[in-house]
Amino acid sequence: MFLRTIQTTANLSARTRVASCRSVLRSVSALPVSTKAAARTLHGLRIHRSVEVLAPAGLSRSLVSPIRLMATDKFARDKPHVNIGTIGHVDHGKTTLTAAITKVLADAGGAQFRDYNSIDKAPEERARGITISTAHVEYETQSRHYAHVDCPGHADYIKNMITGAATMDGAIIVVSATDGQMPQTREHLLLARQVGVKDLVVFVNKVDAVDDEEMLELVEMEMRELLTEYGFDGENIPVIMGSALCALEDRNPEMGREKILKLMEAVDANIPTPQRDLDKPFLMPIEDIFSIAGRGTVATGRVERGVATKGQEVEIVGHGNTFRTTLTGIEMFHKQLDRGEAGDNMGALLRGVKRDQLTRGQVICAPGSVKSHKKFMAQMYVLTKEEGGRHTPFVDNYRPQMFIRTSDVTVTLRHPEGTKNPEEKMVMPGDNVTMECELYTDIALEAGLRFTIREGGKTVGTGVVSELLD
Ligand SMILES: Nc1nc2c(ncn2[C@@H]2O[C@H](COP(=O)(O)OP(=O)(O)OP(=O)(O)O)[C@@H](O)[C@H]2O)c(=O)[nH]1
Ligand SMILES: [Mg+2]
Repeated sequence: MFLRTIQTTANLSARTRVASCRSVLRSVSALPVSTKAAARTLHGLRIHRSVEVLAPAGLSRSLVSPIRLMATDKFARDKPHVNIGTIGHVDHGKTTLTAAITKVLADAGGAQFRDYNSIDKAPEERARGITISTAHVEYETQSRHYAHVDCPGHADYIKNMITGAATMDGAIIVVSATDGQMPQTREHLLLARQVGVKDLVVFVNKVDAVDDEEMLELVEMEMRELLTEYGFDGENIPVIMGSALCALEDRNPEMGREKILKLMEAVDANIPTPQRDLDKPFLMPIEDIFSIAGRGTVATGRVERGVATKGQEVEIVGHGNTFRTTLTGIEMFHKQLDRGEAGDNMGALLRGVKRDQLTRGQVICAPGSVKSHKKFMAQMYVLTKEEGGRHTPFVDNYRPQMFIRTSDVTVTLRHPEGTKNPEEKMVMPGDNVTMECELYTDIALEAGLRFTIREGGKTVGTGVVSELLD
């Protein structure tokens, strides 16, 4: 039945496809299914095991392959979703561990086993003009649903973390018991901190290859010290010791399978479920501004987070003009509404505001929830020539355009204070650098916010705000 229902959707409009998927979901779970949830399932963002719908000949793969529906006995739909990933030094076992997790959880019914090669030969993805190769793997524990990223190599980790190609709410840092911490263990930890990944769990891998108990203790001790040095809670972060390979090859369950289960318990318990966008304070970047005769000024944009209600006080922040006013009306699709929420494209009617008081790039937000700044530190990835970036390096006081949310502002980039000979220090295409940024005008900023830098109409870099300076 599923097959037939989905089959008929191939030639229909998106709306009808969603409606049809919804009715299938409802018939499977016997529960009401929202249009949004159906759309998500259709677009493969939420994939559930159990009932698999196979692609019949002639039907577009993109439509069918993500559709795996949930069985009636499971209420998995509403498990909280968390994004995680494996980070750590080359060859320490990140991909083996990723495969092992899917294997162990598959036995418990919470994953589809992904073998090593299917993870390591990840498809190339295009994110903002940058080619990033990452594997997205999916599984669930008793309490949560996870999307897990594993990258094939060090350079991909750097790009992935900086560009936010797959934002992680937390990470598993893998360190081999045979080597202990290595340069990329440190580099990934530093990056994690810079891009705002706060919660970690350590997996000391390859314990099958180490006889010496003291060696393991030493690796753990040094990892705790390193974590503390990089601003993590080194004392309390769980450290699990085991062997991903044993779990994958079904041997020595006491250091294989059991340790993977223990690791996932630690991940469940120590990586908090991220706050949902709806629960955050309201924020909408202004995209466009209109004057409507007899009504006033309307700013339009897509709500980034939170909920706005008609009549509430809001603050307009940035571009040299921060002030408070009242949200007197909310419009969507030419209809009046009482409420706008994260994801909505809405028009905001603002009391007593003149058109020239507003600029694209300002944000409308819950009063006091965000401040505007001009200076900040950023972690940045500079695109290579092949990625469409610059052909030549740049030096201190380089002035490209920075795009953050809907803002487009000139920025001056400098090496941070304390850099030796900053005047001479060049930033090469392909580099990952920490830079001090000074914007021409103030805009609403917060740590973790992503941006791109462009010059002459092409993207030359991408990055994330790591620290606010003024
Ligand atoms: N003895 C032993 N070897 C392991 C274990 N886990 C992984 N390995 C081996 O370590 C090597 C590297 O493993 P990968 O999983 O590819 O490591 P990685 O961290 O993904 O490597 P990159 O993606 O290249 O950074 C492989 O030869 C694995 O078989 C383990 O628990 N014990
Ligand atoms: Mg790997």
